[in-house]
Amino acid sequence: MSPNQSTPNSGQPLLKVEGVSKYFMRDKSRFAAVEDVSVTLNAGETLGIVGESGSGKSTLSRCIIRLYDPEKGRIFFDGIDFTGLSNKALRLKRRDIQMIFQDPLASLNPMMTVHSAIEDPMLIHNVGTARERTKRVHELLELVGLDVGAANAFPFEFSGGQQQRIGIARALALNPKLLICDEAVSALDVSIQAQILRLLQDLQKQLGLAYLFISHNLAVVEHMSDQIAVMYHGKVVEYDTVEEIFRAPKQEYTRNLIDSVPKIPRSDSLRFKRPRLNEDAAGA
Ligand SMILES: Nc1ncnc2c1ncn2[C@@H]1O[C@H](COP(=O)(O)OP(=O)(O)OP(=O)(O)O)[C@@H](O)[C@H]1O
Repeated sequence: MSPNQSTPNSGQPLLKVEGVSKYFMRDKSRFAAVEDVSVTLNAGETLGIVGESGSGKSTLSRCIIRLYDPEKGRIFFDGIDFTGLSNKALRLKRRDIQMIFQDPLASLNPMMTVHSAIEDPMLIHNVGTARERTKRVHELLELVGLDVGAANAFPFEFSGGQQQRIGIARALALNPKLLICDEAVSALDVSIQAQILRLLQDLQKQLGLAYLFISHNLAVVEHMSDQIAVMYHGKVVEYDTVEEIFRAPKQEYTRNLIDSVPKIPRSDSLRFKRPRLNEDAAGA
C-alpha cells in the first residue's frame, strides 16, 4: 500500500522501506510481527506509525536500524541499501539514525553524568577533541532547553521531561538525519508531553530532521506527522497524509482509532501552543 498520488512530496526520500517482513516464534510456530511493510519518509518530514500494542511498530523500527535483520524486503536509507551493508559500513551509516525511547533513564547509564551521557556517542565515533566535545555538549543542552549547569548532574536527578530532553540531546550529538521516536512522550504527563512535542517540532525546523514517530496514541501522531501509517497485526492497513486519514479513513480499524481520540478541536491552541524553547524548560 502506498500514499495516494496527491501526497505532497516536497522533500527527497530519506528512508524507503520496501516489503519488509520479520518473523518470530510463538508457541513453536512462526508468526509475522511485521509483514510486507512498505513506507517512505522524506527528509525533514515526519512519518507517524500508529497501532495498538503488539501491532509491530517497534519491530519495524528495529528492522530499520538493523537491530533485527528482516527476513524479507529492503530498507534504503539516504540512497544506500541498508539491508545489504556489512556490519562495519552499517555502524558508520547508523550514526545518521538515532532513537529516543519511552523511558530515557533506561537508555542512559546511571553512572554517567549528563555530560558523559551526551558526549558518549561522540567518543564512540571518535568525534572532535575533548574541548570540542565539551563545547558541543553545552550547545546541545541549550538546544534542548536545559541549563549548561545540568552537565555535572546525573540523569536521575531530573524530572521525566528533563530526562527526555537529555535523551534528545544525546540523540542529536552526532547530527543525525533521522530520529526514531518510539513512544517518546507516552510516559509523560500531558502538559509535559506537549512541551516535548513542541521541542521536537522546533528542532525539526532548526535542524531539518526527519522523524519516524511511533505511538499508540493517534492524537499525538496526528499532531506530529505529515503522513501516517496505521499498523494492525504486523501489516500497514492504511497509509496516507494526516488530512486524508482523518477526512476519509478507509479501514474500520482506523475509524475506531479516530473515534477513540478525545474530541478536542484540532486548532486548540492551548494544548500545543508553541513557546520559545527555553520558556518551557523549567516545568519539564
Ligand atoms: N524478540 C521477540 N521475540 C518474539 N516475539 C516478539 C519479539 N519482539 C516482539 N515480539 C512480538 O511481536 C509482536 C509485535 O511486537 P512489537 O513490540 O513490535 O509491537 P508494538 O506495536 O511496538 O507494541 P508495543 O507498543 O506494546 O511495544 C508482538 O506480538 C510481540 O509479542
